[in-house]
Amino acid sequence: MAEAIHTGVYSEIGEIEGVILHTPGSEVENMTPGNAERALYSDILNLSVAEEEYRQLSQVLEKITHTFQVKDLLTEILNIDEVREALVHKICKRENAKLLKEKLLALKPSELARQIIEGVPLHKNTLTSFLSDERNALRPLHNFFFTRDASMTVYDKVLIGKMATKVREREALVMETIFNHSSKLKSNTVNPSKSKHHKHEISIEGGDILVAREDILIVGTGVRTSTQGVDYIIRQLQKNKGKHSVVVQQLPSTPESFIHLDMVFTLLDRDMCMVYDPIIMQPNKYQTILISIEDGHVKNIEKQTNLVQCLNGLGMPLKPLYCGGRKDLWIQEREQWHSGANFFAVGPGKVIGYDRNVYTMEEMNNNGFEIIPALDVIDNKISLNDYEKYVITISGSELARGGGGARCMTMPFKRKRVDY
Ligand SMILES: NC(=[NH2+])NCCC[C@H](N)C(=O)O
Repeated sequence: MAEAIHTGVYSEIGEIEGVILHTPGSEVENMTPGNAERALYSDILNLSVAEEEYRQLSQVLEKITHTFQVKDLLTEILNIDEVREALVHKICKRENAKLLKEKLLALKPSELARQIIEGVPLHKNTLTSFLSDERNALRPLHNFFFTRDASMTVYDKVLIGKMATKVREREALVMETIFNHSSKLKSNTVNPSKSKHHKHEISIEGGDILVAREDILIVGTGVRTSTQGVDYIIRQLQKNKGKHSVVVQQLPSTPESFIHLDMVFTLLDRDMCMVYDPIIMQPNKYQTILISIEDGHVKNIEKQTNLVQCLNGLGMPLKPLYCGGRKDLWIQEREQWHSGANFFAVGPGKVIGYDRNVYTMEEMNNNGFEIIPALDVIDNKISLNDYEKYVITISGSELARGGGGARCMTMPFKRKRVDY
């Protein structure tokens, strides 16, 4: 058996050494226009198109790094009797489905994994269930292909998400169980659900957490990550010796394309970042706050001009590239809406993003990034080693309707350290 991989992520851009993915299944179609919002989607998706698009992402990543699928990791641990018992028990208890327990436990691990992800149909054997619009005894995990959010590798720990909405809670439980039991990964998990303070007010989702450098963490706060969630993270960092900076960026609550920080800001290279100008650079009411931690104490909390200037002050000078280009606010808005700012770095200056955001791509190209279509990589038409700086472009007309891009769809668990 291959040895377990020790997880560790110390930057957003270090060369990628492992990533967790989830290929979308029937759970992304199992909704109607009327209840798509409850599933946290802005539109309904077509699975066959989404699958094709997703394949571009997964096949590119398979060429570049070690990839694991959630369903495979889950199936593996469901073979362990105690793990299966405990997970099914927790799910059924939390989701008011105790009657399902015996049936689920009788399933073979791969089928159980599938049902945990895709949901379990409601048996219409009572008048109440017959008359109800609800179709599921266990709801499908519509958003699981955004593996970024339910768990996050932050330095030497894996932080378990404390999801802001109930529809995503099971994802975090599954990821915690995977990280605690998989024979393929070795990691220490930290779970904010066990916090002694403000347990109910804490919410933390991975789209808001960016590991900028070994000593700098950037955190977005808004509808998904609460201020109590940020305070929880600060308390964790206070356990370490030395200096650490946490840069907090407030986010608007609407529209839904601003749910996470990674929808308006991502890191691209040692010296470049992608910004959505109106929120990140322009003067506005959403504050940037720097929290300095030293040897276990919060030494200082102060307001900053903006995120880019703050990072500059911390010795991380970054040139901002503009989502949607520099000229037209409407184009910026349109491309941000379709996850134009949401890049996933596979190494410094090597990123993946949606091809549909053409003005953003032009901006990248003007700043030295070669634009490489995913299919050219998959079909071996080009060799990535020939390029210093690139953006691999994937199709994303359906995927983007789910509300996220390449960064949201990837959960890196190991990266090489960056030399600056
Ligand atoms: N890291 C991200 N930006 N993830 C996007 C998640 C989108 C998903 N529909 C949700 O609302 O939860």
